Amino acid sequence: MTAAYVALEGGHVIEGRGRAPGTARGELVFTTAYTGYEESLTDPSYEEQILTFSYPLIGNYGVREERFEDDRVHPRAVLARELTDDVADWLESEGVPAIDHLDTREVVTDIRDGGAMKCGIAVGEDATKEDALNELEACKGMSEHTEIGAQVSVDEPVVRGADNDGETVALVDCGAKGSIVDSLVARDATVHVLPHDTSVEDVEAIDPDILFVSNGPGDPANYEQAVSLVEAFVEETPVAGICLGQQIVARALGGTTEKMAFGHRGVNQPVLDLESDRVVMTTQNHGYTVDEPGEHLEVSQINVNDDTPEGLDGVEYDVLTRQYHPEANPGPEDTLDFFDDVLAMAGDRSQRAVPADD
Ligand SMILES: NC(=O)CC[C@H](N)C(=O)O
Repeated sequence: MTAAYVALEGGHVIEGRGRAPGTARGELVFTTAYTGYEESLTDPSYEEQILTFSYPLIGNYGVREERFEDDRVHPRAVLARELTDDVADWLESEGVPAIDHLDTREVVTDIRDGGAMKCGIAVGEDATKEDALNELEACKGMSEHTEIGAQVSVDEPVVRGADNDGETVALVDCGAKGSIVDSLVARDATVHVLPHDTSVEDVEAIDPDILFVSNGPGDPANYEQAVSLVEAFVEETPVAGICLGQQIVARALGGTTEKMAFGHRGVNQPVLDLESDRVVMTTQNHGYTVDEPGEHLEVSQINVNDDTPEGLDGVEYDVLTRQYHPEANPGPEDTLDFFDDVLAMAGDRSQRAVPADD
């Protein structure tokens, strides 16, 4: 058995079975999702985090690339009660340390009590407790990763759905899941996937029908340029956002965000739509939340468990955002109509527009 150590903030060290070697550090979080490990492990929003699966068996239906949300694994390390060989081999090939045969209930309880915390990992024949503690010592807080957008965003613009004849979407890629882009392209949109720090001029050159801010890792306070884009376009162009995107839109419109104790990560988070009085089940992965939406936004949906904002509507502007993941990869498909509603904002606007030569 390969030695494996997990050093938690405060210095408590847990031992497990090493399944993929290496050392790592990151913010320790958990997901309660019982399916969708391929999607979770390739979700860019897990960058700089160490992911604990609370569901005890991970990997029982294999590993297939068509399920991936990005071209690499994003968590810095993975913890589970039991990992199949398929998943352990995949993580090893990606250079991501993995540990199983540990009491994940203990880890999850520690996170619930202490909040998402710094963590150090050491796995390998010669790995020691001290190696894990050294990683912990070097671990930064999530908000200190000020360049995290650059780690996950495209370097150059990419156009998807170029032959579509629907709406033109400028998607600010702060670490977008592939299925968000796919959901828009499937609805006939042409999607310009743009670097997280794209300039106002570059977006103007595209003349989009919708400005869409993606999900992504880390603290929304570290995405100043994306905030500036929303400020620059919101009066003229409909704006949409998912997860980090909701947080960025709120910050741009005078709202505030805050860090949660341990966040929401799973595929069965209940959300109440305040207008229809209906509850939908949603997929979530976030550790920050909108605190005050500000005077330009109103809360349209809330989390049933803790009342945090799950959807925001513009008061005087065309704005529509979700804190959860409506693209549902993985997860229940209760929320796919979000994409239809976003694209309809562009149609509504063109109907209202006064022809230029009138
Ligand atoms: N999935 C996401 O977009 C996560 C958003 C943000 N990084 C958070 O943790 O709250």
